Amino acid sequence: MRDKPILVALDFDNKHSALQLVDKLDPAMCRLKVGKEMFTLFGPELVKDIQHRGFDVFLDLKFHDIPNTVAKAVAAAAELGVWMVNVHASGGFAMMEAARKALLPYGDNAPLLIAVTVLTSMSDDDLKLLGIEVGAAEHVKRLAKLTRDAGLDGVVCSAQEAAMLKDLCGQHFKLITPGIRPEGSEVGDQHRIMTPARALEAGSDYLVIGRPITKAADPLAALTEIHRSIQGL
Ligand SMILES: O=c1ccn([C@@H]2O[C@H](COP(=O)(O)O)[C@@H](O)[C@H]2O)c(=O)[nH]1
Repeated sequence: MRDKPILVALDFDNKHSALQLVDKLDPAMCRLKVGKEMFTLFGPELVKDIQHRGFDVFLDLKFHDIPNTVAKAVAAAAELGVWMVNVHASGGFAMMEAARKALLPYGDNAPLLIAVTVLTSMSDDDLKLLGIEVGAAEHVKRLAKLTRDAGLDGVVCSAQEAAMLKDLCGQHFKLITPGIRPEGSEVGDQHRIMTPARALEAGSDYLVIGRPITKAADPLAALTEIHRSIQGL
């Protein structure tokens, strides 16, 4: 049976507004993602406030540093009891391996450890400007292979790459896909997008959804509608 696939991205500059939304949500329906904005503003206390309300937290801080620093940072995330934590795959094999080893003492209580491949806001042209001469899909493939070889649990990618990565890395390798846009919602700064239902059909395990829910006139109704659209998939 499929695990709860919806991860709501809580990107707010106001803790009260964020917790007002959280209090309307049901932990049986979704998990919550805390990213750079809210963690920088409100720190570990915010994560604890959310956990006390019964939600699993994906700490999306995308660590990218020397291996020793990243290893210490993911261990700190494990101490916080988060459900999932991430690093950037472009930090390299040694960095990802150090992160994985830092979680070994936590055994079954370790968070899932995943790596960001190519941000879903980026296009082939953006990669060219970085001197990367292959397209996004090809670069995602390289970084996903490196992540799998370093022993991590999965990657952040676009749902557009999900089918390819399930073939390449295996069914158990988790695919976490932001850039999810229900039909008719604003694309914003995302580039490689897909609807919730198509993303699950393509092989995504978890859908990261922020603004289509948090900026909706009725966020609970938006989440409920997305939930309905993926029932049975
Ligand atoms: O490649 C990536 C990695 C992370 N994100 C994060 O996901 C959410 C998406 O929010 P939307 O409002 O649904 O666009 C956001 O917190 C990003 O930091 C991503 O979009 N792409």
